Amino acid sequence: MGTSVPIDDSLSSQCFTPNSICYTTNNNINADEIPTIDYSVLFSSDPNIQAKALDYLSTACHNYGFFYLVNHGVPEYVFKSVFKAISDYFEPTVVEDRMKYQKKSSTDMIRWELRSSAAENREYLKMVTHPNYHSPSNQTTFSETMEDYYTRMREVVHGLGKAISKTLGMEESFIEKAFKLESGFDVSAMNLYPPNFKSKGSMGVPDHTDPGFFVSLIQDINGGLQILSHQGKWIDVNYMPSNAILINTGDHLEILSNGKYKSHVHRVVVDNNNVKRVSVATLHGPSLDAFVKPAPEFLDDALPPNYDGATYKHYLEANGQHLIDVQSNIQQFRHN
Ligand SMILES: O=C(O)CCC(=O)C(=O)O
Ligand SMILES: [Fe+2]
Repeated sequence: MGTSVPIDDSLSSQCFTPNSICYTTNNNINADEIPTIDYSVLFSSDPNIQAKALDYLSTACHNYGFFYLVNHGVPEYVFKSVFKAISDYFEPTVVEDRMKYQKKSSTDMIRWELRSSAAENREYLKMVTHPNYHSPSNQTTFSETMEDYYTRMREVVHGLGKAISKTLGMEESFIEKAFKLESGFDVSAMNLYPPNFKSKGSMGVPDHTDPGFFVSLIQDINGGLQILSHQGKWIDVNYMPSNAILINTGDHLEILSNGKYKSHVHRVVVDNNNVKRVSVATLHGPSLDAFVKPAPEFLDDALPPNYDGATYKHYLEANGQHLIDVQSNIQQFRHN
């Protein structure tokens, strides 16, 4: 990361007040910029405004695969409480408490790891947060704070399900039905960079895409996350507006849309042990029993299905992994 850039409050006040229409003035997005989507405008009662907002969302999904979401309804105090709860949880002196969630059984719904190697440098806690919420039983404040955040995020999952369905030219319940979102399988990773035992290299998390509908990411400080654009250029996520949520579309939107909306490679670099960064990356997936395949509406003679269908559970376990690993296996399901 080298430099870390404080979260920029001025960006949000300049551009993202509820009535400012960033998406109309910013249609020629600079290739290095990450598009910003105003969530509230996607549901505007004015059909013209809503159509323009959906148009912009479609560009963001098609040309980028990631965007900042603002005016999403999750209040600022929730973000502050989440970062405090996670920082307290990762308190270095009580690491023994966390170790009991180290990999033990294939049915674990909570997993703690401390990775400190040339390949990966982070401490993380992963929890299955939906359809059933799991959290460490002896951490009441932490568990309640995080549950509040995840419950609010479920509203956003359903909202983006509707909006993104429309951008695909489908009825608004299309994604909801295809992914059985009501029982969608969510796994959240709370990450601390560098880990308390210091990094042993510059890689926080190596290059990867994520499975699922999309990943929502929040962070307490800018700097470290990089996304590979369609043009093959690494973009630094350095100017995330305060209280924004970074949305990164996942493998299953790619499969469902037969490659129209692609999931994007990203990574985290941490070459500076002086800067502490906390992030929460939540993978919002289809239901484990949802069979996801390219929808017929995205197929024709010139565009046959480019992915094999599978249940989400089968997809996640295809490489012998445990569900909570939520690793991408898209190369096994993609034809070319
Ligand atoms: O911490 C971050 O910025 C991203 C983490 C990530 O990509 C993941 O957990 O899948
Ligand atoms: Fe990721």
